[in-house]
Amino acid sequence: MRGGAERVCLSSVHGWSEGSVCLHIVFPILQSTRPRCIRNSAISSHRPAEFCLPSANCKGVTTKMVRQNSKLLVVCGPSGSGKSTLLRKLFDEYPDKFGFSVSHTTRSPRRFEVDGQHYHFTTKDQMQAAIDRGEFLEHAIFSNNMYGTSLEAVQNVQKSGKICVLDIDMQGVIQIKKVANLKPVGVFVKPPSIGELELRLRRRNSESEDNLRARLNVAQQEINYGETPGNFDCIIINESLDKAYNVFKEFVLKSFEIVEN
Ligand SMILES: Nc1ncnc2c1ncn2[C@@H]1O[C@H](COP(=O)(O)OP(=O)(O)OP(=O)(O)O)[C@@H](O)[C@H]1O
Repeated sequence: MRGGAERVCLSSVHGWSEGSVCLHIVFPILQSTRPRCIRNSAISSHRPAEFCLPSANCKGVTTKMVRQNSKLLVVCGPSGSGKSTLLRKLFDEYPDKFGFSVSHTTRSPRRFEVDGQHYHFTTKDQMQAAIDRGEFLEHAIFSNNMYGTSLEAVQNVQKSGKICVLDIDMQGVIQIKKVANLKPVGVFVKPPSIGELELRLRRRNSESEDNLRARLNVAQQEINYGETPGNFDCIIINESLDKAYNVFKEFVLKSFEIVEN
């Protein structure tokens, strides 16, 4: 769903254009394949509670507490690992439970894009001033344009009673984790291997060769981050899609105390 030029987002995903390179503001040395959007969060108080999912595919849940009352789900993983695919299935199955926040960008709107719906379109000066005032949970520069997720955008989703879902890259996660009192439930989606990741990206046929290589080049680094104890609450190894989705769904439902219909 996301990642290609002019690809339409599930909601608000940071822009992406062929041949561009994303440099993150906070960690400019690390190249990101593209800024990903965070969606949804709940800034309510989080009562810690032990949570352990007895699944071979879900690792890491015992390494930290999973918070009750959280309404923010952060999903991260290398490009092509299957984040969009898993989230699409989750949104399809629970349309009234989850929502994406609307990101800000300084790039120009495309023909079909509606301000406030696809993105909040803004200027560099305005966005930088808002960042300086601490209004953004995460932000990045991509292809000379700024992208970011504001706290307000996340809160708007939460106010609608939905769990906000953020699909973000490693740099975004690093920023989010620094936000006080914002204790998201974090899921890392891991491909079975780098070789399989490359196959899936090639099959998706959404990237130029340069883009594809850029994504693969950072994949191992992202996996290392994802596997570092304490960085995520759950690691989903996306080998069989059905199995991965079942683990993902079970973990998310339990984490957010969602009762199946
Ligand atoms: N378990 C799976 N087995 C085989 N193919 C899969 C599996 N999961 C996802 N795919 C396919 O792999 C490709 C990449 O998946 P997807 O677009 O969901 O990745 P992504 O992590 O969201 O990537 P990006 O960050 O670039 O948006 C898609 O073509 C998808 O259909």
